[in-house]
Amino acid sequence: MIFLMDLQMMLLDVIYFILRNSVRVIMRPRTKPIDGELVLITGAGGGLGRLFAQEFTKHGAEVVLWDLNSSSNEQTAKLVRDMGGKAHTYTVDVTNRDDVYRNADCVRKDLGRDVTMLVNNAGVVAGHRILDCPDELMERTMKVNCHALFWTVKAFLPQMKAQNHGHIVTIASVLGLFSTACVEDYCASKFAAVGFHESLAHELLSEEVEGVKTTLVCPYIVDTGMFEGCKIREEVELVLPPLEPQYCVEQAMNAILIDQPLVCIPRLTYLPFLSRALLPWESNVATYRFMGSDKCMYPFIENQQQKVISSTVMVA
Ligand SMILES: NC(=O)C1=CN([C@@H]2O[C@H](COP(=O)(O)OP(=O)(O)OC[C@H]3O[C@@H](n4cnc5c(N)ncnc54)[C@H](OP(=O)(O)O)[C@@H]3O)[C@@H](O)[C@H]2O)C=CC1
Ligand SMILES: CC1=C(/C=C/C(C)=C/C=C/C(C)=C/C=O)C(C)(C)CCC1
Repeated sequence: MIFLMDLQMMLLDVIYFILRNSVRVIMRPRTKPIDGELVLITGAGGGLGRLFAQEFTKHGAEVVLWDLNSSSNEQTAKLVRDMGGKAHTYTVDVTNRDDVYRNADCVRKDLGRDVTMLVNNAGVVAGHRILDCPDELMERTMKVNCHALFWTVKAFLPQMKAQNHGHIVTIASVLGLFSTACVEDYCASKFAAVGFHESLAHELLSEEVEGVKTTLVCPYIVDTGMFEGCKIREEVELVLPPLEPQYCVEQAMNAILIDQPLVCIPRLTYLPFLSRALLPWESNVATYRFMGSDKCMYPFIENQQQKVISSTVMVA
C-alpha cells in the first residue's frame, strides 16, 4: 500500500517537474539576488572566466580570481575594478591540490569570510590525435578538467554546507554529454566532470542540504580561440554557429541565477544528447557524417600542429 502511494507521489512529481520546466522555457522564474556573495572563478584570465567575472560583478558580487597565468588574471581584475567591483587575484595551479588547499586558506584569511559560490571554469584541451599526443598533455587535460574539481570542491564545500548556503557551478561542455573524433582526452575529462558534478548534486539532495545549489553548464563551441578551426558542415553551421562568448556567459548566468541544475547552450544541443541515448550507435554515426561532425576537429588539430611547429621554429 505504502509502495503504491509512493509510486503515485513519484509520478505526480515527475509530471509536475516536466510541466514546471516547460513553463520556465517561456516564463523565466525570478532570479536570485547575488549581491554580497563571494564568487571564486577558476581560469579567470581566460575567455569565459573573464566574462564570468564581469557578469558576477554586474550583479553586485565580489570576485576571487584564480588562474595559472598571473598577468591575464590581473587584467581581468583591472576590468572588474574599472566597473567599480571588488576583485582579489591569486595565482593558482588548480591541478596541484596542495596549491588549491593553501590558497583556499589564504582567501579565507585575507578576506575574513567564506567563498559562497564556486565556478569551476579552468579548462584545457591537448589538440592532438591520440596516437600523436604526448602522454603528459593527456594527463594534464584530466588533471585540469576533472581532478581540479575534486580539490576545489573539497576546499570550499565544507563551509557552504555548514552555512547551508552556496552554489557550485561546473563549466563542462556538450562534449561531456556526447562525443566526437580526435578529442579523446577532452571528452574523457568532460564526461568525468559531468559524472562528478551530477554525483555531487545527488549527494547534496540526498542529504537534504537544500541551501547549496548546483549548476552544470554545457556549452557548444564558443569563439574564445580554445577550439579555433573546429567546423561542421556549412549548411548545418548556419543553424548552429559557434557561440559568442558573451552570449554563452549570459545564458549560463541566467541558469545560475534561477538555480537551474543543467543548461546546454544553445538549447538545440539537447537533441544530439537525447539521440545518443535513444538511437542506435550506427544511426548516430549516419547523422554525424551528414552534419560533418565526424571530422569537425580535423581543421582544429591541424591548427594546433601549426602552432606547435611555429613555436618550435621560434625557440630554435
Ligand atoms: N571555448 C570553447 O569552445 C568551449 C569551452 N568550454 C569550457 O569552458 C571553460 C573555459 O574555456 P575558455 O574560456 O574557452 O578557455 P581559455 O583557454 O580561454 O581559458 C581557460 C583558462 O584556464 C586557465 N588554466 C588552464 N590550466 C589551469 C590550471 N592548471 N590552473 C589554473 N588555471 C588554469 C588558462 O590559463 P592559461 O592562459 O595559462 O592557459 C586560461 O586562463 C573550459 O572549461 C572549457 O573546457 C566548454 C565548451 C566550449
Ligand atoms: C558531434 C555532433 C555535433 C557537433 C558538435 C560539435 C562540433 C561540438 C563541439 C563542441 C566543443 C568544441 C566543445 C568544447 O567544449 C552536432 C552538429 C551538434 C550534432 C551531431 C553531433
